[in-house]
Amino acid sequence: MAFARLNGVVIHHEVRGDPSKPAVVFSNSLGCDFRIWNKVAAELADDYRLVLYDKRGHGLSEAPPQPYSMDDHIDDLVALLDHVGVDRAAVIGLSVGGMIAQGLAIRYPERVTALVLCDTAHKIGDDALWNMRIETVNTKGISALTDSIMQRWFMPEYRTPDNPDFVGYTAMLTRTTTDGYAGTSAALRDTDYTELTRKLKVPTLCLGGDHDGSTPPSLMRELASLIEGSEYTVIENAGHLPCIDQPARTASVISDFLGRTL
Ligand SMILES: O=C(O)CC1=CCC(=O)O1
Repeated sequence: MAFARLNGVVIHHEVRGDPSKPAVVFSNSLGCDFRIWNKVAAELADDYRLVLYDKRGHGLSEAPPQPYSMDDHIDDLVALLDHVGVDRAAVIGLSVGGMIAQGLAIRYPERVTALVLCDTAHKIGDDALWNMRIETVNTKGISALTDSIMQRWFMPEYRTPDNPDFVGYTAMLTRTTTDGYAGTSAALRDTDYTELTRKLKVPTLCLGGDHDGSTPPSLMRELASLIEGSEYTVIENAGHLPCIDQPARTASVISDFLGRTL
């Protein structure tokens, strides 16, 4: 656990594993912090140097006033890689984290060895969707959105109060700052990587849950079709966060790809 002020914002991060091994950095989804990766990271820790972090407004990182841009999130990640002394890394990004990963590879191709794009897209949602979320979280709080978000994140059998994990991950979402949630929603609203992602020339694995209610398989397939030579794997019995509901399978698919690629 470490903190650094980067671009004027204190960013919570952690570096694990052997510094001589290839670097892998994880970027998280909206309303989540880096603990979503803990089970997957444990499976990769022997083979890679792992960098995990909470993006601005999330987890233990500071929350500057909204709105944020996707470039703000990318600049934070570049500053973090500089801070921990990583020149080049494979980037594993989930949802908005997958857009941060695409943006990093677009702006700094020399710093990205591979992409793992999980439950994400080149464009997620539209202005109306994100403006509704920004307005709701600013006027009523994140709790007004929680049920609908959970329906997109998790399958029905997972979403029961008897499931301690479900209760815990709900708390992760509801404890996200208003500025972090609304600020990052503005970044999502304002980003469309369709044309820029087409130009990527980096080994890429796309993966996503078969029951993902936010970035469904049809959208993931569209993303994969934009990136020349990319692979696409569907994680069965998983929602929007396969690193949580199918961690072993997710880690195995990622480990196989990184082992062949790095
Ligand atoms: O909240 C959702 O619908 C899921 C999501 C979209 C972008 C992101 O990072 O998470």
